[in-house]
Amino acid sequence: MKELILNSHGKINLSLDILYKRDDEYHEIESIMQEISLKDKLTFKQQEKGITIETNSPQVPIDFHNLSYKAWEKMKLYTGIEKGIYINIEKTIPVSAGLAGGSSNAASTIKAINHLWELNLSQKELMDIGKSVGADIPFCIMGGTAIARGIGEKLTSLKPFKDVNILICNPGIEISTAYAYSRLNLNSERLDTKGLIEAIEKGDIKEVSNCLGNKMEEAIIKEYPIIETIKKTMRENGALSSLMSGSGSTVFGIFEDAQKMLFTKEKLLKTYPLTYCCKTI
Ligand SMILES: C[C@](O)(CO)[C@H](O)COP(=O)(O)OP(=O)(O)OC[C@H]1O[C@@H](n2ccc(N)nc2=O)[C@H](O)[C@@H]1O
Ligand SMILES: Nc1ncnc2c1ncn2[C@@H]1O[C@H](COP(=O)(O)OP(=O)(O)OP(=O)(O)O)[C@@H](O)[C@H]1O
Repeated sequence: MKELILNSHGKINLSLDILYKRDDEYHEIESIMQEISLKDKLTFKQQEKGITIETNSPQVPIDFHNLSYKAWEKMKLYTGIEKGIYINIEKTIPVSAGLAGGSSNAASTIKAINHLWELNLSQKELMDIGKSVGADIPFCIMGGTAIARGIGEKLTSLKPFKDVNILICNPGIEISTAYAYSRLNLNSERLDTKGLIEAIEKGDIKEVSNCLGNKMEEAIIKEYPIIETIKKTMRENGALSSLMSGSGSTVFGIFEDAQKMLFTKEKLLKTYPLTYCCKTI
């Protein structure tokens, strides 16, 4: 039986603008999404029938609630093929953290099934199947740096913003995405997404840092002020800027100076075990 090992990377939202609530209850967004090197390791094996999920994380469901399970079901539905799969999820990306960890695992599952079942589906087909499981999954299939519109599925690649030092700190608070969307203030000003794209095109890390923004942040920080405390710690220790990623509760900081990032990591680790240095990829 064939086996495949895939790295399943997280994402951060360099910007997350939310425009309005649609009739289908989803929100129209404009977000610059960035793949990061923080990753889970997924091992896939062919199996006769059914799905078996194993994981080292007690927070990750191993039944139909797992996004990889849903991805497998959608792949069967799309292709009409009734084959099984074994998946081992070695989790590092914090769960319910705004880093698309589950979405990324589902994206890897879709890619792995395409390979193991020798389906030869196009990237567009894989992204369409991904969208039917969750809004962040098409980006996780595509990766890199991209602007996402619609509910997050309309993607345009941007100039790569690679090898930038990113410090990730999760305070251990799980925030559901639906809850974060329900707390929004939709009347606030639009973010400067155009400015951010120009800064990315120039590869100007300082200007990128000046243009970061997340419409979900204010309401979530009101409930969890610890997020502001972490943002401040990062800035006071050399981050060019810091922001909550997606629906939270993870905070990321952009560092030009790798030494300052390492120092800040050690400082934050004393209180927050889920603190990691990584890079944009
Ligand atoms: C916050 C972000 O991570 C930013 O990248 C995404 O918008 C969330 O994407 P996701 O976790 O893949 O979201 P889904 O699993 O598709 O949806 C979970 C819930 O979030 C809300 N949701 C999600 C995406 C979106 N554009 N509008 C929404 O209102 C809906 O209530 C939905 O029921
Ligand atoms: N493979 C998986 N890994 C992590 N969580 C999963 C997985 N499958 C299902 N889940 C469930 O999905 C929910 C969200 O998990 P996830 O870690 O993807 O959140 P997130 O990082 O906030 O995602 P996003 O940024 O896409 O909103 C959790 O309730 C978790 O139990």
